Amino acid sequence: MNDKTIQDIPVIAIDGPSASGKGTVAQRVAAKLGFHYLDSGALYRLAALAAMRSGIELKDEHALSEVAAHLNVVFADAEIRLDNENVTDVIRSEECGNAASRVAAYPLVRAALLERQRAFCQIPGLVADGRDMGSVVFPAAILKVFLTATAETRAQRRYKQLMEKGMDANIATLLQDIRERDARDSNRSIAPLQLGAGTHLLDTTSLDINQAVDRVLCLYAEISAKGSI
Ligand SMILES: Nc1ncnc2c1ncn2[C@@H]1O[C@H](COP(=O)(O)OP(=O)(O)O)[C@@H](O)[C@H]1O
Ligand SMILES: Nc1ccn([C@H]2C[C@H](O)[C@@H](COP(=O)(O)OP(=O)(O)O)O2)c(=O)n1
Repeated sequence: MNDKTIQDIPVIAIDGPSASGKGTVAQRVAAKLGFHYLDSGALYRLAALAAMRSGIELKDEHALSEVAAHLNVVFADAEIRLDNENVTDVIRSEECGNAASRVAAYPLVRAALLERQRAFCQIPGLVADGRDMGSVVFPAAILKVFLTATAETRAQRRYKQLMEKGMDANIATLLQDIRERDARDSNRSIAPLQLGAGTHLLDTTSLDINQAVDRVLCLYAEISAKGSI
């Protein structure tokens, strides 16, 4: 262990709405830089899945926060395990995404997951994606990006992604879900998705994945060159 404190470890925060490409871009940026990766949305999806499996109502904030605090989760390379079961694809369903968006609106649930997220901040650095990475979880992040695209583009991307996984999907329903989730995630009273001061807006509507990754890497290189790291 070296003597770097958590404040010295570079964090790149990538926040944005559903299906904007956060996970894809964040993972590739992390791989390029040799950094760790945090998929914070997966934690909310896991909390929602665990609650539904235990028969807990999605409006029971206290019970939900207990579930979130005691999640038995392992992130192992490309696999996510809940209670030793591989749930990597199960948590990607729209049902789970919508339930995650609901449970994520509760302050007790967010508090229960906060330290678990911060624990991912390890040397040599971290790329974290979600809704409040730059605003709440890692406010000292040296680079904050708000990744977005039009709702129609995002619905098409999600449709293609679900089809490739062999999952059922309907583009009109996806677009409606995305709009509802955007509204809920952006208008809630705690840690809403917002474009904060000092955050770089990156609209990927007409960018491909490589272009989006390059933009983030360029922003990071600019900051590094200025000696902020
Ligand atoms: N810039 C882009 N251009 C085209 N497709 C993209 C782009 N970024 C991401 N995608 C695709 O969109 C889908 C959703 O991306 P994902 O990373 O899961 O989004 P999020 O984490 O924001 O929900 C994935 O299939 C991904 O490959
Ligand atoms: N840091 C985070 C991450 C996700 N959430 C909530 C809000 C989102 O609608 C759900 C699911 O997040 P996730 O990033 O997995 O969803 P998408 O892949 O963007 O569709 O969890 C949150 O409130 N805060």
